[in-house]
Amino acid sequence: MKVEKCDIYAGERLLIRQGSFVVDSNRLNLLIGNNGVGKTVILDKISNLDRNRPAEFIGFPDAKDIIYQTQGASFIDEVTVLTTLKLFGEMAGVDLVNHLNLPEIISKNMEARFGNLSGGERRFIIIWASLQVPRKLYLFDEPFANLDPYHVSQLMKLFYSELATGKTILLTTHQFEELIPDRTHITHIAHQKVDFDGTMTDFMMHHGDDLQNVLKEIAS
Ligand SMILES: Nc1ncnc2c1ncn2[C@@H]1O[C@H](COP(=O)(O)OP(=O)(O)OP(=O)(O)O)[C@@H](O)[C@H]1O
Repeated sequence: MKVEKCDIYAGERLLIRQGSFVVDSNRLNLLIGNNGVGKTVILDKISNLDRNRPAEFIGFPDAKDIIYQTQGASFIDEVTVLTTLKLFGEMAGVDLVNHLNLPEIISKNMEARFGNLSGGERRFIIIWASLQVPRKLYLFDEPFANLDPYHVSQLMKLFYSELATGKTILLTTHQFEELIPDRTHITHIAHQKVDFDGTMTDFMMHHGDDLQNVLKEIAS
């Protein structure tokens, strides 16, 4: 899956000039850059929900083969976590309620109404359940937002372990802890262009290993 020399627009506004990048099926793909550079716009176009995926976006699956979790973690507020898992389980074709590795943050909240959970709990459950549904491509917009360090770590481990099952995952994030450089692909956007596209190992070789500071400098 790749984008080749695409001018990427939000409405009439040009966000990225002649952008090229790949989505690497063997690595965790991170789309990074400061607020407003166009990360969500790119996920929207890849998802093709509005039927507006440009021709320069090549090899991406049909919308029906993609799971796209947008920034809010919304679901049906009135139903319990148990029912939420049953509904996702039906989509996944598996019994998620009795899943062997059900994370504690889910199992301890089974009887709670989805709408009464904390923002972090809602986000974690939706992302975990989404990953159990077999699709070709998973898009997550800021999955770590509102999560405490323990659950960031849990989710990060989950993403890397799901890669091993052949899933392709692309996420936007401002969170750089616990990444595994050799197993991570970075697409960095700054100044209306794709500033870097390659493995995190290469990124660190070119720029240094303090990602947060390097990105601050590049963007300024
Ligand atoms: N339909 C649209 N028409 C015009 N401008 C838009 C449209 N959709 C998004 N934008 C603008 O495009 C820019 C990029 O938005 P986007 O949500 O992709 O940023 P982002 O990189 O995901 O930022 P963040 O890290 O804050 O989530 C923003 O300035 C936004 O206001």
